[in-house]
Amino acid sequence: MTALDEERRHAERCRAGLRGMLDAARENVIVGETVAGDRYSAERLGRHLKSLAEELGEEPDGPPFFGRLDFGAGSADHAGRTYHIGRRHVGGERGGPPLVIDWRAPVSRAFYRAGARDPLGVAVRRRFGWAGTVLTGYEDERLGRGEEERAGRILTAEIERPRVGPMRDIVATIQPEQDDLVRAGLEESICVQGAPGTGKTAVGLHRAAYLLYAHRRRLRRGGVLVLGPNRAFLGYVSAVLPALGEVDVEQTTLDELLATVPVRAGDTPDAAAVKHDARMARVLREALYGRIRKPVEPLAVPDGSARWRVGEDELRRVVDDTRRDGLPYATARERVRARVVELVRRQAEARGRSATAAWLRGVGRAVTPFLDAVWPAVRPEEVLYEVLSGRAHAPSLTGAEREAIVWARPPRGFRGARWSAADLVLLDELAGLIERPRGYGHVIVDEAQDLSPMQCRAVARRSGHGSLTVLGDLAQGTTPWAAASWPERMALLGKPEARVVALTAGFRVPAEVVEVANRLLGTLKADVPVTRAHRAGGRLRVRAAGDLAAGLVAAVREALGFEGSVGVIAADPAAGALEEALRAAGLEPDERLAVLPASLAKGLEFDHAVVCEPGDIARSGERGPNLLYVALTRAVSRLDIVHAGPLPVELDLGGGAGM
Ligand SMILES: Nc1ncnc2c1ncn2[C@@H]1O[C@H](COP(=O)(O)OP(=O)(O)OP(=O)(O)O)[C@@H](O)[C@H]1O
Repeated sequence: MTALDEERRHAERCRAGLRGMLDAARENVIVGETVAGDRYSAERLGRHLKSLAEELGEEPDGPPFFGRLDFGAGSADHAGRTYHIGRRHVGGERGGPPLVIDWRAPVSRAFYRAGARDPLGVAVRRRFGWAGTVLTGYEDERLGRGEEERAGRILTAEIERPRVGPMRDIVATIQPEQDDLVRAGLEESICVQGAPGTGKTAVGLHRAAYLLYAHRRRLRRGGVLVLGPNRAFLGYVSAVLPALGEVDVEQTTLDELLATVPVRAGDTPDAAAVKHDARMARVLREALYGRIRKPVEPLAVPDGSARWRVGEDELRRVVDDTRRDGLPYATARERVRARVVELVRRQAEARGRSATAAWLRGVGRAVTPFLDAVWPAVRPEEVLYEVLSGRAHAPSLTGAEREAIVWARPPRGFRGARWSAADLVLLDELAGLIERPRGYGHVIVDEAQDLSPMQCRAVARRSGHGSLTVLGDLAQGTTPWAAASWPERMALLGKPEARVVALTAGFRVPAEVVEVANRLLGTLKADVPVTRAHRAGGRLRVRAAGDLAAGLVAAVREALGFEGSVGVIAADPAAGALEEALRAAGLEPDERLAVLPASLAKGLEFDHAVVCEPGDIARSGERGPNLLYVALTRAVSRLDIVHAGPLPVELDLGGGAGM
């Protein structure tokens, strides 16, 4: 029997093992539903077992392993042992050693980190090649003998494979510098700066999976949140975690997370700029705390025939002390109540009254009118209504800034207000001042360069007791408030101490395309390290067309002749008409062909990208050049630039690469 046959037999054993685990999990779901003592535990147990069954059932026939480690005699803990490494653990037969070790287990680390210089006890590292469910071959590196092949055939094939459908996991080929980030401890917040295609998103998602494995108990309580820039992006990446067996991660956009009321209005660019500025935090805080009044009279609490009295000075002290405690507004209101009740209790007890729980509750209720006058209960909408109606003082803003945000015609009351997307961020800030929001154990924020200071604060509120993985690229900042420096953003995100790490090896964009995109870097106002493309062999074409739509149709027809996905990217106002032109030519968008406005291209990738009229994209606002940089860096294999108007000077290739 050849070594490959042996491996195939092992794969069969693993599949049988997986099927056994799946059957047992399903059986347990049924048993769990009938045996649990009460409804609550039945539900919890059922949910747990179902997610286990789902997790195992996700890909029962997929490759059960992708690598193998043979430890040499010199290894301290694993001498002479062999382990297959896969997406999930497969238990051994009859209590024997496991058939597959989870890629996140401590021993699997050597698979990603061992090298010829430091083999970590590994004699041979084997990487398997699969075509669908068939094991087709393997590559060995005899690390013990100093052999090491970083960019072997299997990694190259993985990077160059055509992209159709959603993003896939990269567990088989995680690189050492990526592994370092994936396995960073739960306590550590990190910020990853990386040029397009350096694997930031991949690293973030694998870090989520790793943390859930290594700290499952702690994270089950807090949870893990993944924030992406938009729905299209989430649609592209959201299958990665379930494929890795993690079905319980919340993946959403910040806008959706904050959507407590519907967005029914827009903002002028000036208004949005002010609303997203960090100074709004102060404006809102002052507007909220401006509702607190100084007690101006003593409080009398009736108690049967008696009356207890708390003096004005004492009440003032209570309010002032409570303000200094720095609690959320609503919690502080209750603290004031509790303190006043305590003052009454002391008086009453000094006069021989015994304070029962019911009596204390009664006193607490009697204090409410005083609280309503001095520390009124309030909703976020009421405070923002006051600010946007121009009734708040807002000394931190200039006159022009105040004017930019106040409503031209304020609604009659806060219930009639039409809120904008930026208002939702402000409402969240207020809600966070009033009551602490739900926090997460770990939050992963992708495309974080685009977050405004106020949005950063919304993220910080949810990760105060947890940690953060922040992913982004300063050169791809396309919002008016995009970040200019990571340390400054990390401070706004509440983690000023976070390590900032740069990834510089690109796994998506071929060298020819990177070279052209990098010409824009000089104009992007971003100080970022340059990327090394991991792959060559890409194709770049510039097509000058008399008629843009006709040029696009020709480019797309040709692109569809290749394998893989095709993405057409155009300036936002032009995208709709170009999509129509493609339809009219019989080129209907489907799962292989997508037409997108440049503002939605972020984070996506296509085998073949067609960028239409780059000059229009570059001129679409102050951040146009950044938007063009994003558009030019979506291609995995081929990039076509189609233009009828003049090209931006940086892209004027002087006929060299043109056609
Ligand atoms: N180690 C790896 N092995 C194989 N493929 C990889 C590896 N790292 C990244 N990739 C692939 O490279 C592509 C780009 O990765 P990803 O989308 O995570 O990059 P990014 O840095 O987030 O890009 P962008 O800045 O454009 O959002 C993806 O297809 C990803 O699967």
